[in-house]
Amino acid sequence: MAEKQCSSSGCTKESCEGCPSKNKPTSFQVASNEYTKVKHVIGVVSGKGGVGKSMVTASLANLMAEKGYRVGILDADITGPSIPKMYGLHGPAQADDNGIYPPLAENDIKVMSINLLMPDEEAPVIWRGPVISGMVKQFWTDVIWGELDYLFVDMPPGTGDVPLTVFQSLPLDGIVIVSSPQDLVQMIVKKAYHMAKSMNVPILGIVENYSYLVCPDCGKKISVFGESHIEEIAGKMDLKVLGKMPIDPSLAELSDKGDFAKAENKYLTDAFEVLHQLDRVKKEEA
Ligand SMILES: Nc1ncnc2c1ncn2[C@@H]1O[C@H](COP(=O)(O)OP(=O)(O)OP(=O)(O)O)[C@@H](O)[C@H]1O
Repeated sequence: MAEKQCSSSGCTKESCEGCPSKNKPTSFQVASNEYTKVKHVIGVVSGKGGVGKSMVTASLANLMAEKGYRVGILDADITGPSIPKMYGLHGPAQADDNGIYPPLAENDIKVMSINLLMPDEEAPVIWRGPVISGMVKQFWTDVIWGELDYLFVDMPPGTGDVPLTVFQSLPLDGIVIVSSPQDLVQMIVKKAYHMAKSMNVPILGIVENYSYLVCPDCGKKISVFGESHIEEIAGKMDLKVLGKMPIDPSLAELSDKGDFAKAENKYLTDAFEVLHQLDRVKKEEA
């Protein structure tokens, strides 16, 4: 018997009976802008706010840009955007009938964020969830990303509406979970972990931020937020630890000055292998 063809307009309850696609999950993914060709989309998530997700997103982006890859950052943290400031970028972004052009950071990373579209970057975004989610989708459908090897998505914290939209709408190749060494972390990492698992998105690994502080006088490592349990937690969930970032005042300074393009990535070197591996797998599949 010939297989029935699904159609977005012609399917009826009756015609769906016996159709092999009937029980297949519906994809909510949206199409990218026609001038966008991104090889890998990587989400950077955290179960709670303030763990340094943007810092890790930008550090991963710098790492791959330093290695010669074409990189972009989609700032999906609509109510707390920090990426443009880190790279000293200001709006308004240029646009024409084809779409919106992401400004370039000093190290050629393409960036799109709500702050590059608002007339006043200090004005708060007081929008309801669906409007915010719509904006994030537009960053994919309307922004001309061009040809990129890696697009990092700085997700809003938590597991609410907007992270869900990103998980459903964008073709994520994987996510990186960011955590900090507090006691709460196990529960928080698990939330992000379970969300990714339930959406069938691969977890590339965990980064621990604020891992320690190096005393500028004696060089001793101080565990400001308590001893790290990240290896143990990652082991239990069968995840890779992609790196531990200390509290590094030079990174905070570069970020505050808008000079983050100059930040050298010394801490997330293990992440390179994992991200590079994605590229290798895709090349082999092609
Ligand atoms: N490893 C670090 N060393 C020094 N400063 C850091 C480090 N990580 C983050 N910071 C600083 O801490 C502040 C918060 O970091 P960041 O904006 O990355 O957090 P976030 O998790 O993205 O926040 P939110 O959840 O609100 O989006 C920033 O000022 C950043 O420069």
